[in-house]
Amino acid sequence: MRRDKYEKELLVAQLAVQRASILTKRVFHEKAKGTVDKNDKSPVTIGDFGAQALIIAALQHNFPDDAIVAEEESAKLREDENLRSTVWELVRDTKLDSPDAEALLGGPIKDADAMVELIDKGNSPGGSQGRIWAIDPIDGTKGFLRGGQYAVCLALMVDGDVKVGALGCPNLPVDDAARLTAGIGENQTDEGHGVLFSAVLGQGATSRPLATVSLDPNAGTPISMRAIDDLTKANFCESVEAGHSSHGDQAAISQKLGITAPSVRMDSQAKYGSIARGAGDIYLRLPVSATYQEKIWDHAAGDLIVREAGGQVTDVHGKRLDFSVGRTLANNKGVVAAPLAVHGKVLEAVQEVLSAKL
Ligand SMILES: Nc1ncnc2c1ncn2[C@@H]1O[C@H](COP(=O)(O)O)[C@@H](O)[C@H]1OP(=O)(O)O
Ligand SMILES: [Mg+2]
Ligand SMILES: [Mg+2]
Ligand SMILES: [Mg+2]
Repeated sequence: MRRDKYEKELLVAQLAVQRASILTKRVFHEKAKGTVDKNDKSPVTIGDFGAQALIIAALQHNFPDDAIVAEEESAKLREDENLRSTVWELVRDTKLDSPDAEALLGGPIKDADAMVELIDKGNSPGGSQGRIWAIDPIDGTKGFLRGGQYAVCLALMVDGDVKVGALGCPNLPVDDAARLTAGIGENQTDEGHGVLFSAVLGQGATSRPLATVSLDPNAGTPISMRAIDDLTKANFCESVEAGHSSHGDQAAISQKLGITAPSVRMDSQAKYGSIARGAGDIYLRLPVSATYQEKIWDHAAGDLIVREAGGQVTDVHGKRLDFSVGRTLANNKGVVAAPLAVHGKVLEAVQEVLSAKL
């Protein structure tokens, strides 16, 4: 597939996500070995900081004038010297296995202080003007900790519109035809797992093995959503965490649509990637709280990848996700993602279920 716009941005995004994923995988395996504390949240903290530092370093090197909205900030790292040195050792030792690719990302970060400063470059308020990157260094922290699905997420917005997206999903099967899966589990190997999804607005979506480093941003295989005319045969996916979306409403919608297969529950934006390649069909995220605002880094890359694969993504009111109003999706409620041809029907069922609750 030829992509002539945003070629460099796409390449940097792909390589930055791949490099950060090497770090998150190392943290996970060290946790499994007991090298980092297994019983608290420290593995995810280490992975979050390390991955965010590596991604921001790559962006700053290539696009020093771009703004960045990233999930994490360094306060905890500044207070805790042990944590800082653990993260720094990992960051220092994490490289792509291609020297050319590594050079393109700017090579190693100078020292631990530079690393901490890089992490705080992700503090842009976002908005509707100019070039803004959105980073979720580990999306699906619960999935990461349980050996399930998680994603390293990066997207570029220009004037509030997502132009480039890259999602690294270390625990999804490489094979686009594989069935939906919840994860590989702590005791299984990485063999056959790890996929990199990417998309450029107007130029389609692709997947490729996360482990394959390429300097050609067009090296992936085009992906598309499954053409589905009979909704009763659809597969839908949702969060594992009942606190993140309403399993009850989602079950009612699925029943209304006549869907017979049970939902597939998985953490993170791996849900967007999975439906984009036709491993599932519908992703429902119905709000559980009237006040929670979704974060832009939880949706930007996935939204573009699904739309470029032939899908539609809206909120429960049928409005497209609006990335132009800051760090959150303040103008939207919930997410409904489905193949373009059936999205309207799915949305109708969503609205029927929601209005029955009023
Ligand atoms: N009340 C909530 N409603 C929706 N999403 C939430 C809520 N609380 C946290 N999240 C976010 O949901 C995302 C994970 O979604 P999923 O469960 O589908 O994998 C995380 O980024 C998480 O944010 P956080 O990083 O602050 O935990
Ligand atoms: Mg997240
Ligand atoms: Mg996160
Ligand atoms: Mg978080």
